[in-house]
Amino acid sequence: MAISLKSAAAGFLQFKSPNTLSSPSRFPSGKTFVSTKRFTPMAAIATAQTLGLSDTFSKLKKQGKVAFIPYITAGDPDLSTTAEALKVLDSCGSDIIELGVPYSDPLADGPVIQAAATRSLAKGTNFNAILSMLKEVVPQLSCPIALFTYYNPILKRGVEQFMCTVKDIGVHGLVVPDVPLEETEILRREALKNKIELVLLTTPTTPKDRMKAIVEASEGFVYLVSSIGVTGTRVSVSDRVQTLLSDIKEATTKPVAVGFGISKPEHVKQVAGWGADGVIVGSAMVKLLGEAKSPEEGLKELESFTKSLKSALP
Ligand SMILES: O=P(O)(O)OC[C@@H](O)[C@@H](O)c1c[nH]c2ccccc12
Repeated sequence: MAISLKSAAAGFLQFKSPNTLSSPSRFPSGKTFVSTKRFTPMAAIATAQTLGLSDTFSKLKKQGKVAFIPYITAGDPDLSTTAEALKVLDSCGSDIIELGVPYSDPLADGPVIQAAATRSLAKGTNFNAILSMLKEVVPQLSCPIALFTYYNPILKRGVEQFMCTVKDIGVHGLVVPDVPLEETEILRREALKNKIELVLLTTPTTPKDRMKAIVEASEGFVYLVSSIGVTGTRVSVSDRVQTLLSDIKEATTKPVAVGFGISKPEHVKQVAGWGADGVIVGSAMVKLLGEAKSPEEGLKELESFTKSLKSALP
């Protein structure tokens, strides 16, 4: 089931899903990550040098560059392919990678990411297996990982423990779309303790005062959702993004990245031209990986698609 992020993100995020908050484990227990080591570890030293999210934006700003931020769902088509995909995305110049934890009620997701989560869970992907995969892969990456997860997997572990665990494996940021601003306090406190940057979202329907409170509290960058509805590719990016960007820029000097419906080189170019500090591309990436004839094909397509988007950016 998908519900519109309109109501949700408007209040970062104004909805509270009773399902989400009360449900027990959504991960079928099962498979663990099996490393295939198809790629040579390039940079075992990378973690020590990997910048966090806001430092990444500062570095890019000095170079006059706009951050390219792909999103993929962990475990689709399987975790070994996710491990390879992270290395491909990193080596093609991604500046931050948003990695989605698959969830059975992905309320803000459209059909492509929903299907990816379903395939991933059907394969037996669970949070511990994602962690083992990341433990091996993160030291080989030069860009930071922002983990995307709905709130339930965090609650299941306990906020404190969740933050310690993800920090220990080298995650730098966190995106949680279904927690209203008013209830982010514990999350923010624990994130801060562990130097995890908690990214908050604002949407076209977020009232200005609320947007200001959201940008004030957001760490790493501000996620501007380009359009109401759920994730998924769209023909064009709404012009309104330009005005929304300038409203946010009036309220903060924090970097702003735009996501939702961005899927083509023309889109990323346009959004960068409007003054965004970063662009986020999810469903288009997820589709290539999840619907390819084979994982190898998917990885190849991911590589050329990433290069085409990256080269459209300054
Ligand atoms: O898939 P799109 O339309 O390119 O949107 C970005 C995106 O996938 C990622 O940031 C995301 C995936 N699921 C979400 C749920 C809410 C907010 C953001 C997201």
